[in-house]
Amino acid sequence: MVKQTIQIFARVKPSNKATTVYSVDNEEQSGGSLEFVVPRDLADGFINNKRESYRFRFRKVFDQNIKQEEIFEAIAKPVADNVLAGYNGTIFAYGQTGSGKTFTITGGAEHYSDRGIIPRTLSYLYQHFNHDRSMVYTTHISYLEIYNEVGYDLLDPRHEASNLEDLPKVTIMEDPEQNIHLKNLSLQPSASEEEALNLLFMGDTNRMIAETPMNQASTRSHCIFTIHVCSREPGSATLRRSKLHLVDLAGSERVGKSGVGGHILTEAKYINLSLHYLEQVITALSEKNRSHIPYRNSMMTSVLRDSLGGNCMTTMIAMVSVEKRNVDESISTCRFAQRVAMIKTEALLNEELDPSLVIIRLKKEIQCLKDELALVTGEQRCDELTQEEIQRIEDQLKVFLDDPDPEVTLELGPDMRKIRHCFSLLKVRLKEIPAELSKGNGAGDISPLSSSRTRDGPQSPVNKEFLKLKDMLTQRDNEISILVSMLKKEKHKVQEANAQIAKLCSSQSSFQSSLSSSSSTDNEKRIKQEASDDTTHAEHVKYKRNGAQLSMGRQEAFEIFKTEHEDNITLEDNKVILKQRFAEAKELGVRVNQARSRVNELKKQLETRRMQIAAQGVMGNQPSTELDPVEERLRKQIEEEKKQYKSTFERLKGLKTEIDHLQHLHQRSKIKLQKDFQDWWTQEAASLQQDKCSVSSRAGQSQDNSTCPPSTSSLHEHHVGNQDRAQRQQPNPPTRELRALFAAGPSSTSIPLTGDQETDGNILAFIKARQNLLTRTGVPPK
Ligand SMILES: Nc1ncnc2c1ncn2[C@@H]1O[C@H](COP(=O)(O)OP(=O)(O)OP(=O)(O)O)[C@@H](O)[C@H]1O
Repeated sequence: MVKQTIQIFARVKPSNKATTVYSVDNEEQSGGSLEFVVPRDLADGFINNKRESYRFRFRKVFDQNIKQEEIFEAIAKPVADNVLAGYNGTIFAYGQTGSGKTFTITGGAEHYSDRGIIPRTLSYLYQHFNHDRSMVYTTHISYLEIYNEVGYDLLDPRHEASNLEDLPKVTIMEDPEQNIHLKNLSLQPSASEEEALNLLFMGDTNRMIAETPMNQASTRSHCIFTIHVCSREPGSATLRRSKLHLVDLAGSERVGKSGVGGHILTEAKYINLSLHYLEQVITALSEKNRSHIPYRNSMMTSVLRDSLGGNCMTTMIAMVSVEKRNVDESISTCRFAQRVAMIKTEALLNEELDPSLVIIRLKKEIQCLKDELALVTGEQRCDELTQEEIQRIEDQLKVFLDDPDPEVTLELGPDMRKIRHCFSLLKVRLKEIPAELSKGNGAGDISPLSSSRTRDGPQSPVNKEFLKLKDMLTQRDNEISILVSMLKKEKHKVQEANAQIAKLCSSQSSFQSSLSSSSSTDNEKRIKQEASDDTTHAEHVKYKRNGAQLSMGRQEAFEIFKTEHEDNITLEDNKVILKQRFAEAKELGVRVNQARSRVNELKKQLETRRMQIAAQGVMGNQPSTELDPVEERLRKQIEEEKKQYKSTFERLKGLKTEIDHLQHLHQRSKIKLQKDFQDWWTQEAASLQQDKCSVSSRAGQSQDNSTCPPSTSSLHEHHVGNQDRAQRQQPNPPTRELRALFAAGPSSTSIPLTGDQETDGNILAFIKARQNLLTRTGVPPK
């Protein structure tokens, strides 16, 4: 449990009008302070208490020039970190109309850098979700508007078709543990930052459209954007659920000052009433020994009950304006903040067991208790054990017998049928022991039931491992000698080929014509002859140096293999489709952004229009009860653009899912292709190695075990078997070209392959290089 008081911060709104004298001091150890100096003659009415200086303490005060980024880092990031750790968090902005609450919580639409706490927090949280692989996160968003004490779901899709008044009202329900539940408030799943931002945008647009001159919700309503985070370690039954409320309260100014009348006055009363109830709750909470806290008086205090004095880490931002005409409201805001700072909250780690896993555990427990009861009462179960149960008992018994720990126990539960079955298995096992002893196995083993008695026999794991390692050693020796002899043979051939190229370069034209007349097979024969010549160890070293370049041959082989693989067409098709989808997604992205900009532009126009109408009201004209046609047109346009935005966004979302799926398929096909190539390569290598062995052994020139792995079957049979296997397991028939590439190895140069991937890569690179040379010299490859 984390006990702390509500953290209070102050933010001064930038102004280029006449401001009152004020000072900000953040140097103090215990936090910051904000001081207003008000001349006595100005202190009329509200602040006329004969004081000139008003000083308020805050955790930190953000002066006019402070950027949104700094606000996020200092205020929202620590709260978001707590939410990630499983604690509830709330940030609420309080202040008079126009003091910058919405700018701070949601942000300004003009510049990207004006993004407020909500988008920045979403970005921060989703970045964390994407990087933290140790937890599985799920996120939901809700967006509640409280207007005239009635709650509305800003994410309700019916917003499009209905007026605010016709939408289902969000109502409060309380469970026996006094937890608040909100009926008719949707929790929208949000898998990515983009989806969450889209929900924010849709909610804000819905809020704006719902406004009328009678109902300027942005000023007169409270908005609560909530991010619900659920996290769990993979495989764990424990869930952590936490909520982050980001609250933009209605303007806190007094009714008298705003000079409103009629309907608006009623609304202002409501707002003031709910803020009045908020004050009451805060006053009650800040007083010691107050047992009754009047949360239920208003919807807002009921919804924010946990944030105010409950299970939550809460932060308040007092929005102040230092313009002379606003100073009394700003001082009032600061006073309110001082009371808030006295409230203590007790945040708990919100951990719970996953209900589905709890049910499984309880079911098991019930079964166990039933079995125990049956054992005690003698009412034994007489139905047969299932095959699964028998298998489980056998596995358990094996583990029990193999465990060298004498203390180990066998847990069968209270089911008599299992106990009996276990005893009968043990009896069978005991009967086998004399027979095994007479065979002489495990004479020194004192545990009659242990299956490790054969540990020292020829089939023991140690011996098997020893033989395996010995085989591997022999094979490695073979590979080395093959490689050395191959290098010796190839070196001469490369030298000759190089000489030929040089010759070719000097007399290319005459060579071309002479090539057509001379026999290509002559060239081939000569190269074959040259390839059988020996070379020295020094040249081996030289080859090693060129290894990286030559191993390109394997890559080339792969390229050829790929072109004729059965999946290649699918792969190529997928590539084309993916390209198309990316292009479509890009275009849709542009259209989404354009639609969003158009909506924002229209919203701005609507806001300006409303301000004009409000200004007319202030100038003395009675606000008209008729709908303003300009405003009506703008609202309709926003509605249209919003629909278009929504449908484009949905298409983009669908397309992204499709792209993800296609990418996944493409990746799988690529992996399969690589695996097929690898299998095919290994088979070909093994097959060629067998060719070499069979030829060597027939010629009686073989160095016996030093070059060929030992085999009991006849070499011919072995080779045929290999081919059979190759045909059976061949993932994809190799291309003619590749076959030729491999065939060129043993037939033309007698070069063996080892079966080792890297060694064979180098060998085949040689062959490929030679083939390239043949092609360049005009000799058609086989
Ligand atoms: N720190 C700031 N920097 C730049 N502009 C700001 C800042 N704070 C507020 N503004 C601008 O002042 C105007 C009023 O701000 P805003 O709408 O956020 O006030 P509010 O307190 O939410 O008002 P209301 O109670 O009516 O919702 C907006 O045009 C906003 O862009």
